[in-house]
Amino acid sequence: MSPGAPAAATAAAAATTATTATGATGLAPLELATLDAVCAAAPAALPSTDLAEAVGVTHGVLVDGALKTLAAREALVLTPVLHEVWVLTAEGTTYASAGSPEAQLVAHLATATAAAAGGGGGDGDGDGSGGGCSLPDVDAALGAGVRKIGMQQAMRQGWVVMDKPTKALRLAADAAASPPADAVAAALCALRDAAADGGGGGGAAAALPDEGVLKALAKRKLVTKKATKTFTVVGGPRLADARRPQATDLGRDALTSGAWRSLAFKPYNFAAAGKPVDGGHLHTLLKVREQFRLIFLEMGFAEMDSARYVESSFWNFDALFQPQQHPARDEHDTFFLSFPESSRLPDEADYVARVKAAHCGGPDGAAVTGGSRGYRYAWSAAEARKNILRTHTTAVSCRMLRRLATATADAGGVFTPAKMFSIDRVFRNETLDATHLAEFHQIEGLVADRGLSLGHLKGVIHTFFKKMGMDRLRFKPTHNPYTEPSLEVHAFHPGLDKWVEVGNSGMFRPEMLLPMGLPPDVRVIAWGLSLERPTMIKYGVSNIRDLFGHKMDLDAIQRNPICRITF
Ligand SMILES: N[C@@H](Cc1ccccc1)C(=O)O
Repeated sequence: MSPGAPAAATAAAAATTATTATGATGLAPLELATLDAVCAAAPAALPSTDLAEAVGVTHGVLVDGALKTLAAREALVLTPVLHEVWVLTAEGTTYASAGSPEAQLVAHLATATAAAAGGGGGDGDGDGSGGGCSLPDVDAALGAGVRKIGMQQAMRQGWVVMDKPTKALRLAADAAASPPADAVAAALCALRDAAADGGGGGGAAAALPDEGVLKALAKRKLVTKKATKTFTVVGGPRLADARRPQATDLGRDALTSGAWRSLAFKPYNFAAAGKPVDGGHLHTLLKVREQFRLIFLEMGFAEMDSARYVESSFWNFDALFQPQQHPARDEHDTFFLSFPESSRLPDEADYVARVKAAHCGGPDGAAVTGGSRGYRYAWSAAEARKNILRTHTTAVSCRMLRRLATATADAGGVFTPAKMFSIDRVFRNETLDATHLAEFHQIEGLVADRGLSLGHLKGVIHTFFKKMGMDRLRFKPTHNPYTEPSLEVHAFHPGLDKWVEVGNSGMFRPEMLLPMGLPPDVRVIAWGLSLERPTMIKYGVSNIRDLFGHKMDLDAIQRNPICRITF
């Protein structure tokens, strides 16, 4: 029976590419041949074993190469049929071709006896008087394994006898007279040939051994039962559509042209596992930023709104009492914007006037702000209006402190202490090298309260850095235009076995705070550090370009673990 005979030839010819090549229909040749065979047999259901034979491939190739996809397209409906079939074990396979051990032993003894007799030997009376073959001789010829099993089986059958005193083996009289048939090998061959025939019993293969024989062979571990799954195959609801290309998307063209009316859509496969999603990897700097953020939050600091990269020179420098001639305000250090080139000064004219007075000092060098005589130069509003990319997040702190002063005034002079932080991007017109980029991130914290001293500043910095595992700190005097005193923070790094600079800090100057309108006895302590430096130390990055920017290795972002920032 071969319902798909014409297609079978095609499929067999295309055997190697049958399961991959696709034509205009989107179907492989094997799938087309399978459809032909199913249609030819319709309405009868076909066992998949018959179908495999019809299209000329093995059952496994048919299932994986055609039946699964056609069933997914609903062109076929497959009903699984579970069977247990007898198959040869490795040992059984050997005996099917070499003969059973007992038959091998009989054959060996027959030849050996004939050779030894040389015409006159062999009394043939079965009384053990003949010479026979010694066990080592048989072992040498057949192997000890085959000899042992063969001896056991052949003696049970009465084909071979052993001469007790000499332990020599020889054929029994009957077996010597007419060699017994090897029923075991015959049964094994029959089973092997039936299996090779696809189990369909289609060809001229020998009849399957009966169950009793198979069980006996199973006891000798020559055959075993194997569970297999075949299918009963019938046409499915989309059999008629199966040869048409399947649309997977309903696009604009199909909708406007009206083609959607006749499209055959591929059914959804809700059981598909789907592509693994790849996303949600935090950049190394963002992981470390999160750790710093947690430290600030644990210490009761509130996050400042720092979402402003473009800042006016006023907030970045002037309000911080940084003189207009300061080298940091040079275009070699700061990025100036060409458009829009400048901003309006704050609408608070009196605040701007006080900032100006702090820079200029009073007439004839008189002190104005808290006894300070300023820098004594002609302060330019135009210079203060110039737009720049902010060079430090202290510009953010500055705006927040002015807001705190305004809130204090609004509250009738009642000042509320504040602890604030920001972690955000800043820009400097640096010469780029392994440790400098033109943009980086700053971490900044401040505390505003009455009665704060340098002791508080050092204390809060100790607490902050201790949370990162840095408890050996040293302070070194330094200069910032907006703080007095100013302290660099150095920490001992056990991994690097040296002191490293980890931050800058200070108490904001009265020339900055008084113009804002903060009560004169309010002190503000503050400190800042870069986000990149601890990140590079933590992740062992020696070139900053490997950490940030277009040369960053994206895979590294996915591989990097979440690390706690401890030194
Ligand atoms: N703005 C300083 C850091 C700092 C912040 C606050 C007080 C003192 C110093 C810097 O850029 O390095």
